[in-house]
Amino acid sequence: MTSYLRSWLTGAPTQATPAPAVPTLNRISPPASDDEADDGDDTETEHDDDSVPAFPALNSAQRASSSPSVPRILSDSALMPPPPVPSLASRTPGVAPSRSSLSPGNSSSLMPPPTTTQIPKKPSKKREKVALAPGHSPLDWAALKSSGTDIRGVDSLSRIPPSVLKQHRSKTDAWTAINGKVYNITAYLPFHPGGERELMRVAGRDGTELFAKTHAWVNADFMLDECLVGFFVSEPTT
Ligand code: HEM
Repeated sequence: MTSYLRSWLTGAPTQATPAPAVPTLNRISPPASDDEADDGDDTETEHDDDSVPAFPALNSAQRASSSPSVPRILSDSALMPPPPVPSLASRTPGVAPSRSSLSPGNSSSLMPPPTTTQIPKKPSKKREKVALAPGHSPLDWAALKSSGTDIRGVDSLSRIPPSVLKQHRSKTDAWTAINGKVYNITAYLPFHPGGERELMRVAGRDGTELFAKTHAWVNADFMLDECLVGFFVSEPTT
């Protein structure tokens, strides 16, 4: 194979020169001028030149006559001036630069708007993560609700004023009012992801405000539908 290639490159007959044990590489130069015939040699040149030739050619007649139909090729700097260099040295990451620190030329620079450079405030109070006892996951609560077990503790719904609600504020008998509905939350206590202690803060009273402040996105209506005992009403006048 090697001898065949060598003979093909040099034009010598295949049989005439026996192949040496170690093949040698011949570096073949590209043709010196365009006049030279292309011999179909696929030898790779040392540098691949992928640059696109200028059109019209740089030495073309069109370009020389600078005819108006041929656009003049502008240099990069003639096309668009470079943006002003931001003064990075005086910048503090995350802090918006004051208007006065911006030079007039910088007012339309690539600087982000000041509103996006504000460091987000951390929530003032950390939400406590509570480890729920085994068998008390949200799924377990859903299963208990749909099991038919009586977690309501009453036979019928009634109108419940604050004085009645107040009587149900122990861990074994806890009611709360949320958005006008009164729920028996006793069974839910060990299932509450925020912990029993937090949930007990609304026992025996209207918990609407605290509930909304803590997690307005939680659907209490759905979570406690099987715990509904009545509707929160104002104290009847005697
Ligand atoms: C009475 C009705 C309540 C229901 C049905 C309820 C339900 C829930 C639910 C479903 C979650 C999980 C929310 C989530 O992961 O995004 C949760 C979390 C929490 N709840 Fe409640 N909640 C109630 C009342 C309260 C009250 C009165 C407090 C305390 C003031 C409270 C404090 C918390 C806290 C701190 C968490 C966060 C737990 C965590 O991030 O893991 N909840 N609650």
